[in-house]
Amino acid sequence: MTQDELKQAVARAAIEYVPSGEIIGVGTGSTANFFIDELGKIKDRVKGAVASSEATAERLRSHGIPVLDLNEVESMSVYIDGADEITATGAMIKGGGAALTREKIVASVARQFICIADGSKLVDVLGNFPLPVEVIPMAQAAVARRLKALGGEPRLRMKDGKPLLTDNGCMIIDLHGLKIADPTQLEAEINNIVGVVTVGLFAQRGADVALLGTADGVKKLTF
Ligand SMILES: O=C(CO)[C@H](O)[C@H](O)COP(=O)(O)O
Repeated sequence: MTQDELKQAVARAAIEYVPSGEIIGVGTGSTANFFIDELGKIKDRVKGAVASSEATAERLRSHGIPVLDLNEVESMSVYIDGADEITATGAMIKGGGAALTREKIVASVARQFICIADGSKLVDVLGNFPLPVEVIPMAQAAVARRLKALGGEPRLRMKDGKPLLTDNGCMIIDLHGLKIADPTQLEAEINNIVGVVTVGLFAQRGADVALLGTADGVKKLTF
């Protein structure tokens, strides 16, 4: 099976977690896009969705799924999103699609985080995938120095020759080459650096369920 077929399989499996008559949170990225396409087929089951990015909002609307402002939503039973890496305890690196801050915000309002990913995302130790950190633009050099002191190699994410700007008008520093021994501790430490908006470590609030696409079918992990 191709990686896209594995992503499609978990996107289909995640439909089981979509409650009737409720609002759900929806993530960003290629796996989340497959999920949105599946959701489109049963769109009348949900009242609407809260999107973790402008791209997701646009795709939801293209399927006729109402997109709600998070400020109008008190709670959600599920948030469904992909990951760049996930461990066997449910800690994740996210933000490959630059949506980490809104993803963390929407996830924080949901009771359950359902992670959907192809099986290659399951790792023993986080950190092969560069760790995204969203930063206030005027602080990017100062934050990069602090991140370098942690042992990795910070690189400003670029797009078309210019620093990439997130939906929040901020920049992303990707921290390369740092093996993450204690994700919860590192999440707190990086979030504490002045100028950091969010680090793409989801450990204090990791996944509750992971649906992982493998050649032998969808594997479910519960944390
Ligand atoms: O965190 C994310 C976006 O910010 C995505 O969930 C993550 O990058 C995985 O993407 P994909 O499903 O395309 O592999």
